[in-house]
Amino acid sequence: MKFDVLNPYSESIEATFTINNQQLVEAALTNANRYFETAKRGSFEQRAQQLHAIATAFRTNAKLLAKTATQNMGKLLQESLQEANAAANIADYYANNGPAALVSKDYQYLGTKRAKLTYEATGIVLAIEPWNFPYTQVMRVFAPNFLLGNPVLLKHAKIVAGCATVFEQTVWQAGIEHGAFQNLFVTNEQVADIIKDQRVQGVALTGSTKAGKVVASEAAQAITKTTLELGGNDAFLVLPGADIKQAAKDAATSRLRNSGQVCTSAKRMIVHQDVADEFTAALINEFKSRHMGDPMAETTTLAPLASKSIQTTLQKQVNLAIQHGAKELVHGGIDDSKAGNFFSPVLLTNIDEANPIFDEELFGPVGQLHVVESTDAAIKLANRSQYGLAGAVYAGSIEQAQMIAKQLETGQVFINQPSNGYPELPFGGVKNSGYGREMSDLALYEFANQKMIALG
Ligand SMILES: NC(=O)c1ccc[n+]([C@@H]2O[C@H](COP(=O)([O-])OP(=O)(O)OC[C@H]3O[C@@H](n4cnc5c(N)ncnc54)[C@H](O)[C@@H]3O)[C@@H](O)[C@H]2O)c1
Ligand SMILES: O=CCCC(=O)O
Repeated sequence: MKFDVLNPYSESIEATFTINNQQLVEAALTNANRYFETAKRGSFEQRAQQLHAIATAFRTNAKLLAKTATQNMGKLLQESLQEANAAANIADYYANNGPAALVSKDYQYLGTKRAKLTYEATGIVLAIEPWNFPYTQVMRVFAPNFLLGNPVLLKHAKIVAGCATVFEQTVWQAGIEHGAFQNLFVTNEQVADIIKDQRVQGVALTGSTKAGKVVASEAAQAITKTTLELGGNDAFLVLPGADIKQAAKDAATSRLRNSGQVCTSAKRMIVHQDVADEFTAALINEFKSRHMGDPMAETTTLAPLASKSIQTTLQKQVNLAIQHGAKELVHGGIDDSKAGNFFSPVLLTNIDEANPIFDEELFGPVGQLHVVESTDAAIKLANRSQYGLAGAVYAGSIEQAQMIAKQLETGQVFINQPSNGYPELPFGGVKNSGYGREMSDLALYEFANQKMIALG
């Protein structure tokens, strides 16, 4: 079975790929398991050196990686280049910090007896990844698991099949045993069979809540651990005392980067009435200032969406919101006279709880603006969501912002700055945004065997 990758700007076929047959899938599982057995005799320090080599290979191949991402899913070339380098930084972070985080811990029992807790590999980890950050999403799972000794099999989104191939080539180019990382082009049914295989001991999924529910229940049948990094409807709170111009600039950057296709972007701007006029005017200006065009060109500031179906779904959501009383502060959407999956920014307001899109994730350059009469109302509205991924609080004092951050039902809060992923910081959510943590030391423990050895 073959499938095409379409260029979101030119709409032409970029490349054609073939779904792997069962023999290839079995060969990949066998290779990965062989790597798992040999890695048990290796050390974290040796693999840290290999991770540095992987980081170097990503920097060397940055232009190829970037071009492929832009051709596959449409993001601006400069964003693609940043992402290739960010993937290298994640590999370096685990090379530099992983071995210390995996040092065994001492315990005492029965008074004077000693025991220790060691961190060991558990087996193959299947990474099921989305198209929006085709390299960093994969590296977030691969780097900590590689350090631990867990082989990783990648099942990427079809849209970015080219990126999956270049990622694999780049890892292998660094001289890494092929069993440590292999890309598979497989259907959802094949994924279900892979999850059943007892050699697979972990499944890390980043994607929609819908996919998370299916994959987590498949993994539950095999008693296989999962981490789920799912959707978000992040709130961006703006309160009196904050730098309002900066807040508006950051809100727009957060909402529109990667053409709005970011799980943790500021999707709901919740603004105190005392600063609403100033914030709204500045935000409208920001939304109107983006320039759509060829994502390869330096002058373009808003790229096409990754696929036709994402574009159509988003327009349907905007139309539905308007039918149910939402008002457009910035009018945009699909321009049928233009080729490519373009969608000009839309800023919506007057969205009440009865509106069907009130708590839907809008995965594209569409913002929601809510004006509230108090800080408590802002917190309450922020928490009225099925999601709990990240959020931002802009306030006059750090103490006030921290008090608000403590009350937000999310896995991450950023104070006076837009949300972002950093290798050093834990990344993940609560509620329907999933569970488990990527990045930081925490990612190292997700699929580790935390083995207790009683020394007597
Ligand atoms: N929390 C995070 O870290 C994070 C990061 C990026 C994207 N996301 C979320 O991802 C979504 C957008 O990405 P998407 O459209 O690619 O999501 P998606 O759920 O459609 O697909 C994600 C991945 O899961 C696979 N998949 C989907 N259903 C599956 C099934 N039944 N069995 C096996 N595999 C399956 C897809 O092929 C793809 O590889 C948004 O909701 C976004 O918020 C979350
Ligand atoms: O889409 C999710 C990833 C966001 C990020 O890496 O900043």
